[in-house]
Amino acid sequence: SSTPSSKSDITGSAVLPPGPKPVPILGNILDLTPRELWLRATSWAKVYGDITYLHVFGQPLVFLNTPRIVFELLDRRGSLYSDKPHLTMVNDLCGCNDMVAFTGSGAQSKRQRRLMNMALAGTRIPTYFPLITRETHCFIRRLLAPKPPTSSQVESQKYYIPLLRRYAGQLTLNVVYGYKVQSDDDPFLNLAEECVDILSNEIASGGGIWPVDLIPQLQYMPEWMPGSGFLQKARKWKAKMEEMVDKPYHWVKQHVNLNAHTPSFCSTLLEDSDFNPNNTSASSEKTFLSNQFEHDLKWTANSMYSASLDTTITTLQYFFLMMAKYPSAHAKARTEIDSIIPHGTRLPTFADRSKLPYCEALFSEVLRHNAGVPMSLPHRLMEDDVFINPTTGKETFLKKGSLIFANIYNITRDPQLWPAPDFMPHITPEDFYPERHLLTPAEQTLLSNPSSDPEAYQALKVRRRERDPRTYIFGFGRRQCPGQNLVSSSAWLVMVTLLATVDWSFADDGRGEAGRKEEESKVAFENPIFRQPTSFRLDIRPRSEAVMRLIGQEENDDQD
Ligand code: HEM
Repeated sequence: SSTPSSKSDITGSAVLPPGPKPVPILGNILDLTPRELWLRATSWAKVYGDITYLHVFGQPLVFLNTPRIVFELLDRRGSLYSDKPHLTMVNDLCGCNDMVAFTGSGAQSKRQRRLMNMALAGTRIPTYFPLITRETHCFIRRLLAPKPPTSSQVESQKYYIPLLRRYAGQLTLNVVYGYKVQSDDDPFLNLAEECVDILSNEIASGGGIWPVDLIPQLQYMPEWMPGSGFLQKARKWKAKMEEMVDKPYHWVKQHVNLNAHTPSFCSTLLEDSDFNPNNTSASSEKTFLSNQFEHDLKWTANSMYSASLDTTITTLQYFFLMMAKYPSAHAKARTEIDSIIPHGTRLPTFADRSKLPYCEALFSEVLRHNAGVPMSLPHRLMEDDVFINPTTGKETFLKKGSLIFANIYNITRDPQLWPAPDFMPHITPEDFYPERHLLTPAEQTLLSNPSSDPEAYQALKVRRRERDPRTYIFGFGRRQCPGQNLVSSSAWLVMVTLLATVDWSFADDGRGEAGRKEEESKVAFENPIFRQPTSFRLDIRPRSEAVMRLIGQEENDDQD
């Protein structure tokens, strides 16, 4: 039910954006859901347009639904819209205040972003190509290896999920700490899994707002009082978070001190006197004092590690899902790869990338169809703001302290951004259709010869950027995802190598198509933050003996 902004909402002539009708005191609490909130937010977008307004106990929640409004507010007005909410439960009681995604706007956030840029800027990524390549091959070798004899049929059909977890964790543990994972049961991997699970399934369950966030005095209630269970939980979770921050960091520090380290984000910064004020080239022994630098470094390292896990896993798991659903897209991509790399001769490399346009389109479609963090992460508005709502044309007011969600999911389903091609008018943004990202022959000609029509060339460049899902799925403004360059390379290589070497389909329990359809129908999205499919069973097979030989050739890289 649409409510035009009421009189009491009006500040000067500016009105609050429209949104579903709240009830007294509670506000819109009954409109929210921890499950696939993005679907509900997208149905609101259809009614209210560019921007939707709700409140819960007076806390304003704002959903930005279209590119024009996210760019206007989160990008152009980034100085106002880059803060993070300070929530008593997650920031204070659970000790996550210094995790990058929870750090308020200001000096600390700037220092952290500068450090992350050292490791993750686009220009750094090619230095990781050998590591990414090795990890990709290790992942596929494990995927095709006989499953542990103790595992049941069901477990072994879901075994690719712990392997994906291991791949994603191992890659960033290496980049960030120079740490090599030793087994699926690695202590640092397990710790991260536990913490990410606590963050997304426990702390963020129910939308991430706890009663203590609304009434901070509750944190001082005695622990014998009924209703104080959250305090014990928070204490336990905080201890786990600190363990995850400290343990890998101490490990790398110890190895740097012994000069027994592999170069990594942490070791580079510990050794770099421009960054580490405690490290002078004159000192023979490296001593690292506990100070702001060290504090920033260990929390930033941890933030990169923890933020990379479920995002990467979600993306790759979705890729497995889509290829099981659309085997013809898999076949098409494979034909393209085979035309560049004759089957059985070698594995794909980054040097092949520009010659594989269909694979690139397929990758883009996986990212568009499943923006892994579909409501992005909330920003907090730092001052009252007034702007014109593009839908209503009215001067619109947002109050300082509002929580701002970019509705990425709605953007990825926008028919104007991703229209049906002329020759396939029935295609909608809901369809998984990689071809939508391919250039037409005329566009290809223009791109290879810009001077033939400079104006049209500029327009094409703008259109390509507008229709590139990477423009949206990594968030906006000053808090945009710092890991996007890494994952845009690492996930691409995993996908093309899988396409070239592995066959998979939904497990059919010997029942053929009916069994596969049943397995597919069980897939759901339950995580409140990531659009991560629930685990589904796959039958996974190597493409050929030749593939096994190629994958096996690098056995020495894997020190299991
Ligand atoms: C496909 C994979 C990924 C997706 C879809 C994704 C998406 C996002 C999104 C939507 C945000 C919120 C941005 C905002 O607040 O506007 C974010 C933040 C962040 N991401 Fe990613 N991400 C991915 C992979 C990674 C990786 C691999 C890393 C690290 C290596 C990483 C590190 C971070 C960090 C540290 C933040 C917090 C930034 C801040 O608040 O300043 N992400 N990501």
